Amino acid sequence: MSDTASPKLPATEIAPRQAKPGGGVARLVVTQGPGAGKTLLVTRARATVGRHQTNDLVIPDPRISATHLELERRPEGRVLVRDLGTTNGTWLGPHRLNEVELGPGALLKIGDSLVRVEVDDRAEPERGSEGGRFGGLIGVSAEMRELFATLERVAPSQLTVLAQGETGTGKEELARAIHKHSPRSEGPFVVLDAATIPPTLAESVLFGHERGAFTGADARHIGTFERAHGGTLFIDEIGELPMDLQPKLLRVLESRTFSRVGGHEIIPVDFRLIAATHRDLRAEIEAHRFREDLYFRLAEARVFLPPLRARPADIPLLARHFLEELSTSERPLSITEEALRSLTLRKWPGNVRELRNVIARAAALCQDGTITENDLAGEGFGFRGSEAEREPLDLQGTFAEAKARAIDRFERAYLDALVRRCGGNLSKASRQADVARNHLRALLKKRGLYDPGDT
Ligand SMILES: Nc1ncnc2c1ncn2[C@@H]1O[C@H](COP(=O)(O)OP(=O)(O)OP(=O)(O)O)[C@@H](O)[C@H]1O
Repeated sequence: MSDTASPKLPATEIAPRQAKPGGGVARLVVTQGPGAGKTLLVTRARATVGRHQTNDLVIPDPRISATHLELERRPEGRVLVRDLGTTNGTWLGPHRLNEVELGPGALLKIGDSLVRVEVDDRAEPERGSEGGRFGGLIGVSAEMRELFATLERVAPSQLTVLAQGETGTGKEELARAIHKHSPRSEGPFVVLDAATIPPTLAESVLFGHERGAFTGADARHIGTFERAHGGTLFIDEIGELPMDLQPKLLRVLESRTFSRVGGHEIIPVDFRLIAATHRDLRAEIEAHRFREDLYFRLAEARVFLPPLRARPADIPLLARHFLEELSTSERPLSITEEALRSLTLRKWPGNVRELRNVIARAAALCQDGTITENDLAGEGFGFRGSEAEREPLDLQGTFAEAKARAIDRFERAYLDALVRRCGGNLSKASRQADVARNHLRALLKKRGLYDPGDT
């Protein structure tokens, strides 16, 4: 994926080209505004557009948010565009949009800029890995295969890696897998959760201390950096790293040396850093809670772990994988096709961790070692309801805008519950909701809740 000033076409390329059946990749072209001429070829599964330099397409328009749009690649040169809750919005003609799938010819307005969607029918989507696993991570969805292909390239290098993803999507598993596939695999793998560093002992935790460095320091303590020497340091929840520690971490990464608290010796240290966060650090940079220079040092390679609801193809594979792990020769475990199917319809706010726990619970409770749909009733929706259910009504903006958002939310919640209730059966759902099948199908399709296999 590249963000470039629009290249001039060489004369030989002016002749119209034959579109490849089913092929082609969307290209976004900034046609008006401060970034006019910039383009982005959407070859990767996901990309972002915004004012901040960390986006895949950077548009230096002050009326655009730091990260304004999220893009998802779709087949046949189409692209799903999602507004990330911006102040000035994303507009398609007179319509303000939250999420829409666009094809060639669409013209978006963000800030004072116009962005046109084109299709490049010679470009290929980034190729996924052939294998369905990388270390302890498994997955067959296009998103995970693409991630594995990136990891195969990144793991053997020395690059620092920044992994972003919701809770339970496998960020720590990913860090372990990179370590295992790196030349440091024989060295230590050290985990530090930045959200739980006690503030008063933070420096001692990271750098260690000498005996007598402070009251109570009655022995030398080896800190996290030193323990990771020769191996990999995984810092989880890096977005929670206190502001005063951020320049200290940056200094160690740049100088590759540190001193223990209360010590004068300069100790060389050699570790590879992998950091993870559930936040979009670009928003944290905007809010002055995260240092930009540290971000760039951490994000030499940036990877995104998609939420489980965005890759339902992985759910049966993961469910069977967890069942295999739990099976014993005395109690071999299995799961019915209907039960698997019902798992693919859920939202999984706790992602793979939640799926693993649901399978473990059902495996313990099911009769004869076979998990049926009944064993899964009420599972897979998280403990606190969906994010939308937890959020109060958004009453900002004009009456019409606020009403449109409320209706959108109602539709989403209603359809979600309907699909769950009817186990994905379209005819049953159409009868229960008293909505014509075709209309219901269109509504579900719009929300990504319609599986063409549905009856
Ligand atoms: N793709 C996957 N294949 C197999 N197991 C997975 C996969 N993704 C996650 N898991 C398993 O799910 C559980 C949660 O994963 P992990 O702890 O790596 O998530 P995380 O993103 O680091 O979560 P958190 O942000 O809450 O720390 C672990 O048991 C892990 O082994």
